[in-house]
Amino acid sequence: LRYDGGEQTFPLLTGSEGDQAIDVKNLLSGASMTTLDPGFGNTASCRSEITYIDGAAGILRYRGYPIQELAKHSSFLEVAYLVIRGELPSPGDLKEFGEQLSANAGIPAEMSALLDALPRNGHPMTLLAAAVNTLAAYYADSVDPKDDQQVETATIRLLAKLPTIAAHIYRRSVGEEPIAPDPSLDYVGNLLHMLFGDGSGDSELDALYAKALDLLLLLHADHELNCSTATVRVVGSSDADIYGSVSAGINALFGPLHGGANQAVLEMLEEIRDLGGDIDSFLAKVKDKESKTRLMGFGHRVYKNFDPRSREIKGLAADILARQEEPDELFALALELEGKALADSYFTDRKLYPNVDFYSGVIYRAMGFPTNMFTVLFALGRLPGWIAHWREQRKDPATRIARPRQLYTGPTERSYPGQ
Ligand SMILES: O=C(O)C[C@@H](O)C(=O)O
Repeated sequence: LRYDGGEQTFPLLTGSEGDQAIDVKNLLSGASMTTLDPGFGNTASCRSEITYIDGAAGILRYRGYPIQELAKHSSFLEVAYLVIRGELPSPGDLKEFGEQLSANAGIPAEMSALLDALPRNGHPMTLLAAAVNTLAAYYADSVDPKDDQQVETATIRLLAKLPTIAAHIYRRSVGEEPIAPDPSLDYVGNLLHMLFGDGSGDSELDALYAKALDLLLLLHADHELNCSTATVRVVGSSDADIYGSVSAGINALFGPLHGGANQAVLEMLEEIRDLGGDIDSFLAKVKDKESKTRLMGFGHRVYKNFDPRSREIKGLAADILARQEEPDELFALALELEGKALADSYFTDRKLYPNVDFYSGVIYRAMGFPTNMFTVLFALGRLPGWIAHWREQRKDPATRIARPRQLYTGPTERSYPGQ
């Protein structure tokens, strides 16, 4: 910490439950103070009641419910309701919520024309962000962040239409006609229908895939102040509308250090396979700083232990891939890579464990998704979290427009040459 009165140390937040925030500003009333904390490693920009993470213990809870329990007993739609509204829905609430989303799943014909006009070989995440931004133009009656009814309408429209927009972009990217939403199907069933049409003909496999996608979306629903959610909050802090704020979140998620990691993991596994599957030399390269080779899908800013989501996804991958005639070579490589990395103190000493992105790609691939759709699926799962944080911030009287400070390190004052 630096303030004009020189160096000083203060007790800061430890992050464990029930800690009191120290109001440093009042403590140093009258002193100007700036903390330099690149990437906000220790700076809390807000209070939140949505998601609790204990990175040391590998704990993740949505509104107090452990992720493992939700993964076992709940559905994506129920968790979306919980994350956004704070409580689990009654069966009646959930039914009504599902009906509202089905009723709003369609997109305007002009928007379809816009999606058709966008470059087909553009990355789906780029097109998704652009499309979501235009929702504010098509639905100008739901952009006022101060109007509760408009916010509610926009919430339903975003949740209902993002799957339709994502499926339209996907089908165009593979040269297929878009498929209209089917209101007789549930949320995930409709998504798979709009993406792939009428299933594989093996109803048991289709049911397994629908269950798998529902669980993957659930596990991605929120993760407190990650980069994309922090972005949604920063943009929303200027009273920007929810569509533009979510569009900004999609752009942040697209980065390979964030949601784009699930695509990067699969490309890493394919690279190892193509190099003969020699994991020992790959890990040796990772440990060689000069090589700049990264073990994608390992390590996390917050978790210094197993990311609880990665355990759930690993189990799901085993269930899904056990159904395949041939063993999945990339899954086998991932299992071996995890085993060897976790048996190597180089990784465990650095508290590098598999995160949410390590196994999700092999499942998406087995389900027939191309790698450039992996992060789109992350976005579909993360949407409830983005919406919940944008709404929570709007209701928090302590909210101020986000304006991080900087420490100026450039040249001191100087005059124009010759002056
Ligand atoms: O939490 C993060 O920072 C990244 C990722 O694990 C996420 O779920 O957003």
